[in-house]
Amino acid sequence: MATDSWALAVDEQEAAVKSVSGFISRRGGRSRGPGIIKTSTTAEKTDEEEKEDRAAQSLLNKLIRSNLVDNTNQVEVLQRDPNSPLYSVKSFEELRLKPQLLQGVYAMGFNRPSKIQENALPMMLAEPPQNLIAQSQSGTGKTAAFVLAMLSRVEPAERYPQCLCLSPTYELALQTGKVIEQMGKFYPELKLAYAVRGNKLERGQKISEQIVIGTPGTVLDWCSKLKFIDPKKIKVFVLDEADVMIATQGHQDQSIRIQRMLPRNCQMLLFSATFEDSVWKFAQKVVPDPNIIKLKREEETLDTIKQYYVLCSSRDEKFQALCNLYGAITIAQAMIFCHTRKTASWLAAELSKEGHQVALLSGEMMVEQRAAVIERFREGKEKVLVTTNVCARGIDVEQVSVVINFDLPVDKDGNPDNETYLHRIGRTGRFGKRGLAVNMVDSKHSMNILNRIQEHFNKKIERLDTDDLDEIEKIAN
Ligand SMILES: Nc1ncnc2c1ncn2[C@@H]1O[C@H](COP(=O)(O)OP(=O)(O)OP(=O)(O)O)[C@@H](O)[C@H]1O
Repeated sequence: MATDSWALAVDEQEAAVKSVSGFISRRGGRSRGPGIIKTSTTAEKTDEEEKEDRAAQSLLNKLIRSNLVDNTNQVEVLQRDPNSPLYSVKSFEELRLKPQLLQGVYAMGFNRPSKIQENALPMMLAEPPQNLIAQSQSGTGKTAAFVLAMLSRVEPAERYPQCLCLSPTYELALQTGKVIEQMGKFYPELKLAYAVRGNKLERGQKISEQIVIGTPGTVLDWCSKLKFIDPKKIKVFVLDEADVMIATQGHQDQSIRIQRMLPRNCQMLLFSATFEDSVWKFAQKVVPDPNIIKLKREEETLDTIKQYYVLCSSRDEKFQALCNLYGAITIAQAMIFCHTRKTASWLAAELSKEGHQVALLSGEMMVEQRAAVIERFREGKEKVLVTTNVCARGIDVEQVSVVINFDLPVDKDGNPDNETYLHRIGRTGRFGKRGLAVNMVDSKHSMNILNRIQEHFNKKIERLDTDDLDEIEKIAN
């Protein structure tokens, strides 16, 4: 029975969720139970109204990623001292890491440094220590790079905090802590303290852990009010996920106040996945005399994408058109974008009733639930993923070659959101595989949006008749 298959899909999604590690705090969780259950209050929100949660996106990417993001981008290096020769390494041995650390690196399965690591590590490990601001997209190996830097400088025999790392959230701090623990596991005497809310220590205590990782508020308290840490003894200060950091009220000031307490010769390192102006300004405030490494991002283009639109007169007609197309689009993996959570849930349920196995990614799910859904989709367990734009933003699922805009992307004023359109269906040169985009149009208004998108990119979007089987066959090939 159709409803059974939907229920089954729900059960499967829930089971997948349960299998995801449970170490992440549920404090402040946004979930209202299993992923697809919704309440009317939140379901009415448009995706534009959903708060973009950068920290959640970042965590999601970390949870679902098990390897480096393939990257052919150019690295741009700006050296503080242009007279010193550019130095990059192609192997971890060239870095002359301590043997325990090299063991740690190999135990993690790393064979050679990633592109950002090739350039950043020699700078970070140089004597005297140099400051660094580094930007490269998520998944390119930044965390591993600064963890190696901290572990190289720390003196495990000394029992006081020497390296301090700031993360924007509790969950991200835990993730980075895990990497420190894994990479440093051949230093038995090395200990790590988590300066996060809820980790209560007795007043007057001094901590003996050599590395402290935490969120800005708690770290500030530990350094100033509570004096658990002597900031004057810190040798390496890392500010991770600077772009996420500054998106949170208060974090910027707290980070700057912490930085001001550190000694002048403390090595300052800042990492960010993006480099908009605000991040850059912040970076310059907390990292004096920096070396700078940037990864150039490849441009996305619509050149290799076949774009179509389907003319309908209602939501139900759009659904019907989608069903007609279903066989053609599921030759590959497809993502279907809706404007609201409500539409996304409705569509996933309707497709399911038709007997199609689809996954739903919705903003109401907890981060771990979303990670589980994406992972299943990535593994090809579901071929179709229905989602809203906010929810899918920042998630790269490279194998998707069919995108259906069940609703066209618009900004909060109802104008075409060209950037989102490009981001949804565009391809970088690297993934220059052919792709297919189908836009559902159901009113004069949406036709107008489509025309404006067409004009903006100066690329023709062809009409597709979904009642014509020959035409459908054509697009699938
Ligand atoms: N040299 C390497 N060789 C193989 N795998 C690596 C290497 N460096 C990092 N990785 C792995 O690649 C993945 C991404 O690395 P990492 O988390 O350091 O990226 P990141 O740039 O810090 O991402 P984010 O911006 O999300 O924090 C991780 O699973 C990590 O274990």
